Amino acid sequence: MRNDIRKVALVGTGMVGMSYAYALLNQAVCDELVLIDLDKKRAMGEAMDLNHGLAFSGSNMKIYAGEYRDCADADIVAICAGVAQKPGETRLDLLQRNTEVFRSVVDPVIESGFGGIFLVATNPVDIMTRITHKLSGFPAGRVLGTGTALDTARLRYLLGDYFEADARNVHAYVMGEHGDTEFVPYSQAMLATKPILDICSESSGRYKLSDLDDITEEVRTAAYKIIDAKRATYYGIGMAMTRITKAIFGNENSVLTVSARLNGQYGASDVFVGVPCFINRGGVKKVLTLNLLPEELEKLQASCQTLQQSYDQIKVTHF
Ligand SMILES: NC(=O)C1=CN([C@@H]2O[C@H](COP(=O)(O)OP(=O)(O)OC[C@H]3O[C@@H](n4cnc5c(N)ncnc54)[C@H](O)[C@@H]3O)[C@@H](O)[C@H]2O)C=CC1
Ligand SMILES: CC(=O)C(=O)O
Repeated sequence: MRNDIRKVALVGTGMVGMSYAYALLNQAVCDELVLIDLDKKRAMGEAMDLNHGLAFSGSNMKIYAGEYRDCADADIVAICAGVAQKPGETRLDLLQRNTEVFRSVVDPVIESGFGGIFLVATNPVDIMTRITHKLSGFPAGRVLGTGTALDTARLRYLLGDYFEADARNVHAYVMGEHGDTEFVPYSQAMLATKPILDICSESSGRYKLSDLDDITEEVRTAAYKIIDAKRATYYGIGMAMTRITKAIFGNENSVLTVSARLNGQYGASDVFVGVPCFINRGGVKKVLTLNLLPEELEKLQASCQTLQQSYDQIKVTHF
C-alpha cells in the first residue's frame, strides 16, 4: 500500500455503493475514489453529483467514473455490485445471480494488476467474499467482507437503548453468517467492563434475558423490516464499510466483525464468516478467538455449516 495517496475503487454505484462513497467523502477517508459500474452513465452521474458536494466537504478528494484498469493502483477495491433482496427474499436467495456478477467483476480487477485489499459488501456477503478469494487467488487476509459489522452496530445501538447507555460503551458482537443463522454470544457482552449477563442477574428483574433474546431477534430481522418499509438498506452498511476502510488506511489494528476465512479457529476451516478480527493496513491481520460457551460455539459451527452447504451448491455449477 502506498503512503502518499489512499485510493479506493468502488464497483457497484447503487444505493450501497453510493452510501459508502458519500460517507468516504464526508469523513475524508481517501484521496482518490473511482466509481465503476455496468451502468457507466449512472457511475458518471454519481461522480458529478459527489464532485458538486466537494466544496462543502473540507476534502479535495479526486472522484471520477472509471474503468477496471483504474483498479491497478488502488489500495482497496470495494464490491457492492449485484442484485439486492426484494421483500420476502433471503440473502442466500441472491447467490446464483451474484456469483455470475462476481465473475464479471473480479477477473477484470485482477487483470488490471490490482494488488491491494478486496472489501466485499454484496450479499450473501460471506459467500461472495469466499468467491472473491477463490476467483482472485489472493491471500485470505487481503479479502474481507463486511460480515456482521453492520449487525454488530445494530446490536450496540439496541443494547445502548435498552440499558440507557452510550452505545460506544457496549462491547458485544454479532457472530456467524450475515443472515438468518447469525447469533449473539452474550457470555462475551460487556457494558463498559461489566458483563451484561451480570447486570441482568443483579437487576431484580429490571433487565431480563428474554429481552436480550428479543434484541437478538430484532437485529436478525432488521434488514427484512427496512426492505419492507423502504425497499433497501444502505446508510448503515455504507458507514460500516467506511469504518472498515478507516481501519485499513489508518493501520489501526481495530477489532471489527468482518467476514474472514477461518483456518481452524472455532473448529471450522475454509468458510468466510463474521468473527471479530484485527484489521490493519494488510487487511485481516488475525482472527480473535473468543472463549465461547459450548452452546455458542455450536451456533457458530451451525452457521458455518449453512454457509458451506450454500457454497457447495454453487461450486458445482460455477467453478
Ligand atoms: N453486507 C451488507 O451488510 C449489506 C449488503 N447489501 C447488498 O449490497 C448489494 C447492493 O445493493 P444495492 O446497492 O441496494 O443494489 P442496487 O441495485 O442499488 O445497486 C447495484 C449496482 O450494481 C450494479 N451492477 C450489477 N451488475 C453489475 C456488474 N456485472 N458489474 C458492475 N456493476 C454491476 C448495478 O448497475 C447497480 O448500480 C446487494 O447484494 C445487497 O444485498 C445491502 C445492504 C447491506
Ligand atoms: C440487506 C442487508 O444485508 C442488511 O441490511 O443487513
